[in-house]
Amino acid sequence: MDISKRIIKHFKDSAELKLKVKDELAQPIAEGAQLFFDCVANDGKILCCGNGGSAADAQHFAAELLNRFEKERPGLAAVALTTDSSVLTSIANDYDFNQVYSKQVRALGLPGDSLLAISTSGNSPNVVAAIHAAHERNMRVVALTGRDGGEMARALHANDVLICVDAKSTARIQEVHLLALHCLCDVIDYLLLGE
Ligand SMILES: O=C(CO)[C@@H](O)[C@H](O)[C@H](O)[C@H](O)COP(=O)(O)O
Ligand SMILES: [Zn+2]
Repeated sequence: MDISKRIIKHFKDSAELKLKVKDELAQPIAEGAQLFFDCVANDGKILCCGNGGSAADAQHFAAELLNRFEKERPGLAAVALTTDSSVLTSIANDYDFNQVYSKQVRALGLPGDSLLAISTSGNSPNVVAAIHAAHERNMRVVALTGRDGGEMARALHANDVLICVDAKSTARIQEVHLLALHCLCDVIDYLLLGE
């Protein structure tokens, strides 16, 4: 396959997956936005985590909530747990990489706060551990996953929200995750500000 054809196939595959999953994801994304809206409207904060590209997604989402998305509004309380290299390296060095997010959730999380947990496989142990830590702190969870939702789907409670992209490719799942995160921002702003 020539290189242009290869690139065009990526665009087609990405667009086709987004169209394929739009109807099944609309409801869980709406529920996730409502959960986060209720959280910040009641003075809670949103802690966000993931690995690799999903760490970037966690930061991207936290920045759009804390600063702004598309409209002027007060900053919303969102914190990415992926950014402080001193915290991350000390936990990984002294304990275990699997605890880099759960230890932060236990330290920072309060009842009424919420967790955005992102993993395309649904199986990253540090993200699964963050979900368990959030539950210990009486926090609700929005999980963004792929494939069959993996261990994360099994760890969720009934009042959590699972947004699972039914696909196998990590890159394609991440591309839908980014769209889902922008939908969450848009709906949170709509609930706050109206049209
Ligand atoms: O962005 C990519 C691949 O597109 C990678 O950095 C990817 O995020 C990393 O391999 C992650 O460690 C994968 O973890 P997960 O999505 O299974 O939780
Ligand atoms: Zn990637």
